[in-house]
Amino acid sequence: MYTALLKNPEDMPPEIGLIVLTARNINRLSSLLATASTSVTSKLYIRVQDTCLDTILPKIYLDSSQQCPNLDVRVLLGEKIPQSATLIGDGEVGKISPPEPKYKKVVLGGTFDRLHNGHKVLLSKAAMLASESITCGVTDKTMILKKSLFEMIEPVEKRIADVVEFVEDVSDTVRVLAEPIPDMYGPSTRVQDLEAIVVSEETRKGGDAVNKKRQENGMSVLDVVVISLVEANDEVMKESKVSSSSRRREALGTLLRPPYDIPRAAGRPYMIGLTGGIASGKSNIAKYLATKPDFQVIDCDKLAHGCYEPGSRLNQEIAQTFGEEVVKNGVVDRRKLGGIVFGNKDLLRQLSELVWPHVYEKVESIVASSDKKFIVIEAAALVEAGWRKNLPELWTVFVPEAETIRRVVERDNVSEEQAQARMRSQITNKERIDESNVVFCSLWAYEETRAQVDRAVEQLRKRVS
Ligand SMILES: CC(C)(COP(=O)(O)OP(=O)(O)OC[C@H]1O[C@@H](n2cnc3c(N)ncnc32)[C@H](O)[C@@H]1O)[C@@H](O)C(=O)NCCC(=O)NCCS
Ligand SMILES: Nc1ncnc2c1ncn2[C@@H]1O[C@H](COP(=O)(O)OP(=O)(O)OP(=O)(O)O)[C@@H](O)[C@H]1O
Repeated sequence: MYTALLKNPEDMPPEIGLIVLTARNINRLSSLLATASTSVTSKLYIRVQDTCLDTILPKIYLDSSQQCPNLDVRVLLGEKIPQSATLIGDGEVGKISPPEPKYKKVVLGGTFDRLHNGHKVLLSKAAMLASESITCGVTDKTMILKKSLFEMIEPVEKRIADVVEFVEDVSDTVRVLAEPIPDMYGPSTRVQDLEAIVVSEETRKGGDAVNKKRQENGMSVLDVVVISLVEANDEVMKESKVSSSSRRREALGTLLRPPYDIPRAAGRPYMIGLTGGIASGKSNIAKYLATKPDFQVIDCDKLAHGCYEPGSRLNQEIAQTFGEEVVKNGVVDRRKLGGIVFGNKDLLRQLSELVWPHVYEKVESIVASSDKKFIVIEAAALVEAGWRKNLPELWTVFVPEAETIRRVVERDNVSEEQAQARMRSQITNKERIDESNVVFCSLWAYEETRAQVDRAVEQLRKRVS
């Protein structure tokens, strides 16, 4: 069952906590949540007894966002008591009285990226209203492209699994039928015997649109159940509600996937790749990292220039691959070569394949003589060059495409079309991010970028001995 909160400060803090909320201690909710925030490390269950669950639930999630944002809070909707949870405060486990479900089948939809307390209220409301099942559409494909930091949205399979796991964890009875949706309707306008749709104040119009389409299709009209927004303040993202965009922003500079398992000889520096698309803010971050006493930054684009020395091995290889006419007297005619490879991904790749081994040689000799603990390999085409597989970590900086175009037009004094062409000749932000361990976004003030980098460096120093 559950144990009381340990008092010995030397004991490891428990992962999972349990608060039993009754009419007696409900006025201490905020302080109980604050206690949980510092005494458990991962998850907090809340069991509400002899109080109206339906009314108190949104307040619990709102207070949790303020008092214990570090915890995955879950208000229990059924009799289930979580195993191996540590009791926070006092309270006897007794009977709970969940509201009678009003419907058999309820529908709802969302993107559900990094499940947050607003999502939990919405899903819990649906689960409390349904005696049989909730059908849940989870947005996919073009539905997510307009969202801020959409490149960081987790795969739809993961978001579906999180929705199902949450509902099955808090509810004893309800089945969840979740599926990806390519438009705002999904199963809501396909499944005949649904009875209600749960939406929030901001998606009420979506609920009305579903009903309009159901009527057009000769289907029954759904009851529209509206929940209030769980509020929060994110000044950087200009959000006034708990939101996935804020969660994505908070994830910037943190470890998104574990480091790759690359063997490292004793005493050898720990290598990190730093990459990003054109005008993403890479050099700015590299410059900042170079100010850290335990870091050395190697600018590969600069090293690459050094490989084109007159008469170099690389120049001979270029002549063999792209024709004698691009190399005159041992010197590469960069304009001619640029004219051949620019705008052609295959030829650009061929050129990279010739250049990168030479750069790698230079990098190796710098690394061998470095006395720093961390070496950052800064390169625009790091992923394309296939270097990711040699490095334990890849750090990527990006900005949304519209900002890239704006920056390139302004910085390089080119037309929007030319800026587009330059951007399109590279791989996409999403392709880089999908391989990255840490991601930065330089869309906001410089101090915000530095805060992301500081977060990454602090975590790195802790995980690498
Ligand atoms: C088109 C839809 C599905 C896209 O979802 P969206 O991108 O908004 O998802 P997101 O994950 O951000 O939010 C999911 C749901 O949680 C709600 N929500 C988000 N944040 C909060 C919050 N802080 N507090 C309360 N609710 C919140 C949203 O309003 C939405 O209803 C949605 O917005 C919509 O129109 N819903 C109504 C129609 C519907 O449900 N269609 C699908 C049926 S299968
Ligand atoms: N944090 C930031 N906030 C606002 N603007 C930024 C930020 N970081 C970079 N920029 C702007 O973006 C532009 C590109 O930055 P930077 O030169 O660092 O990018 P880069 O990725 O090294 O570019 P490239 O690979 O094209 O040389 C600069 O003109 C700079 O003004």
